[in-house]
Amino acid sequence: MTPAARLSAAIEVIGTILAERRPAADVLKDWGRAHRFAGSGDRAALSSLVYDALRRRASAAFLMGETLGEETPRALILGMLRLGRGMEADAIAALCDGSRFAPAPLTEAERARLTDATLDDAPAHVRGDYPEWLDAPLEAVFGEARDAEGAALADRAPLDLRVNSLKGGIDKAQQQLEHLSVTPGAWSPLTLRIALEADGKAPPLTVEPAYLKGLVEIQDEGSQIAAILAAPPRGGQVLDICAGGGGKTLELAALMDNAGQLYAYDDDLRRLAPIHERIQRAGIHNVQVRSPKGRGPARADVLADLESRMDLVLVDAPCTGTGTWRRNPDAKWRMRPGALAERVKEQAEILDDAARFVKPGGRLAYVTCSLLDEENVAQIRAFTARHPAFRVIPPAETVLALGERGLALAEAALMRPEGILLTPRRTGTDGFFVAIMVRDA
Ligand SMILES: C[S@@+](CC[C@H](N)C(=O)[O-])C[C@H]1O[C@@H](n2cnc3c(N)ncnc32)[C@H](O)[C@@H]1O
Repeated sequence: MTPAARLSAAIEVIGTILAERRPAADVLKDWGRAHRFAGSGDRAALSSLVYDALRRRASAAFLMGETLGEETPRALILGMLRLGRGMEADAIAALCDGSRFAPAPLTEAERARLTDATLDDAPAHVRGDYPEWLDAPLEAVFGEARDAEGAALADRAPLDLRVNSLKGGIDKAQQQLEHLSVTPGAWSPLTLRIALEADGKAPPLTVEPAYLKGLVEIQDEGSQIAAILAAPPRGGQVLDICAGGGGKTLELAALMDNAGQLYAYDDDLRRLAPIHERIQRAGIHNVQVRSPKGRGPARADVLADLESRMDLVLVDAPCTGTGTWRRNPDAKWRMRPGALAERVKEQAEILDDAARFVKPGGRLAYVTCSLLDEENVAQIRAFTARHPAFRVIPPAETVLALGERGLALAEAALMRPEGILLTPRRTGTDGFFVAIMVRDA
């Protein structure tokens, strides 16, 4: 496919996403099935055009003089080429020349917008490329900086790896992955970062020997920091109660040096499923997976024997995922206020349940990949009000789990009395909130 034909395909795919309100990944998959002649380079270029346009949906529509919600897919692509890829009007016109498979030539109005329009007078939610209804919640967290925080969330995310210290050190991993131009992370001593290729594609890491042998795992540096700040004690008893596919479980196990006992639970058996294979690959021996049994009120309490016994309980809570918009650019436009209210309710219930496992003097770590106060600081305030035996460990102390780098992290992150907020703009990571509480003895 020519670059111009890829643009036409991207306009078609975005049209379907907007008209049918379907996830971008599904529509791209359907397009691939219907266009078997397209090679892997075409598919990668197409998906990066589509995702880049969705990242900048509000600003691209504004630049082209259209209203969000009624915008055309063509405007999103043209606006994105200007704003996201820095292309001048002439270069865009050269692609849109009306020839076979190419988009129609630019109208005079389009050319004028691409040449003269700016975002200077745009409202914050347009400059920050997020849904208008989230303007007030984001203002409550970031104030005047909410547009800049939003803009950083509209960028592409790098691919971060965590070196599994049970299999080797960062030097060994860096050596084995030298051909991928890996660089050390800024905060975690075990992060390696891979910059994306120009088309936004990440190299196929899962075929690398270092990955297959469990020396590295894919995990955003923000997520890695969260587990480090939770500081699982070596030889201790730890419960990871929202373990999902085990991203943080594997890290906690390595931080515990394969000693003590780590219990991994998730109430969704399907999400938990990959954990078994990942534990094997990582060479971990101190994890006991507790799978849920039964449904609804008949569900067995498979964690009952752990009550009041844990040195640390990690609640990596289900959340709106607003901190991961770089990786899920279409999810941000599909998010609805009802979903926020639902997550807040779930989080409170999980925290209340998690509290019973913490032993006197033990700690409760609460983590979300959300930026919103409702899910973060407000959740912690409400929890400590309901459970006076728990108090927050000051975040300035929590960061010391990272040693000297923790002091720099405290400068970069948004420090609130209840916890620490990492964001792409501040820490170059996905957005993560981490609060650590201790149960009075
Ligand atoms: C943010 S994800 C966990 C990600 C995982 N810890 C990781 O690092 O890869 C949140 C998880 O909470 C689980 N969850 C939701 N409600 C739960 C509950 N009441 N008890 C336990 N897990 C729950 C979800 O199934 C989901 O896997």
